[in-house]
Amino acid sequence: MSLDVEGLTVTDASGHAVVDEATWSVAAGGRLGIIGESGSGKSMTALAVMGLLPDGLHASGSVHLGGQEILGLPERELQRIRGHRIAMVFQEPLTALDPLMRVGKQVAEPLRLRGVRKKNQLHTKVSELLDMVAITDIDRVMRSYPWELSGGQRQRIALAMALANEPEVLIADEPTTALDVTVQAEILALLQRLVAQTGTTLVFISHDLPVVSTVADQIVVMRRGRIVESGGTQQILRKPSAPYTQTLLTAARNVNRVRVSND
Ligand SMILES: Nc1ncnc2c1ncn2[C@@H]1O[C@H](COP(=O)(O)OP(=O)(O)OP(=O)(O)O)[C@@H](O)[C@H]1O
Repeated sequence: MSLDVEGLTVTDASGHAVVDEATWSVAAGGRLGIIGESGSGKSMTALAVMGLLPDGLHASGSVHLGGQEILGLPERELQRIRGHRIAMVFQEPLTALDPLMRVGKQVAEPLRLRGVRKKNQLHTKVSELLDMVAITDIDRVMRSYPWELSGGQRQRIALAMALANEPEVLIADEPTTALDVTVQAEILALLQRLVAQTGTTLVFISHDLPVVSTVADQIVVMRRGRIVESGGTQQILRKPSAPYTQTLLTAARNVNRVRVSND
């Protein structure tokens, strides 16, 4: 499913544009990365696309999901679209998980809403989802509360819940930022494998250029609410045109974490 954002502007109560005329497109099955420093408008872009902006912020412009305008749809229709057609995972999975509900029941919830009611069917499907996100001790994890799990396991659970509805588009907002480097690499590899397997369109948000460049085939660079550059990942890594992108790239090269392929 394609996602086309055109002239997306998010204004705060004082009329200041925290996202200013953002335009980008990701084709069905494509992987778009949005990069920029803290406060550049990445999360507000994602929340505007989802119809989940905090109170006091207002979006205008256009967001087409598979050709259908979804910006400004009534909440009831948005609820049907969220989860089913477009899902989101966040930096801190605890925000998406209910602290008082065992993991197995939580992962089952979206399935129940889709009409899977039989207990053994739910159990099988939840086990399959946890297996899909490479949870090994499935029975223990199903019986656990979110706080009993590690950060990496929680992010796997959040991913399983997002994927339970087989969304056509997945928006991942800094999904690995809170994790240590080894776990971060595991979750990134998992995310890449899952979107490749399912053909899900991915929008991946991060302040970390090396991370974005491993996941995305196209990159949008944001600064202070505006897009300063966009294009193919390799093209941007080889020949960044905006001074800001050059700064990001130099910083990443200095810690030797960005590789440009020569093909
Ligand atoms: N609830 C809110 N009400 C008004 N303005 C907000 C609100 N939340 C964020 N903002 C403003 O919107 C701007 C963009 O924030 P946003 O969270 O999109 O940035 P970001 O690029 O995702 O940064 P980070 O990586 O720190 O999350 C910021 O200047 C911020 O002050």
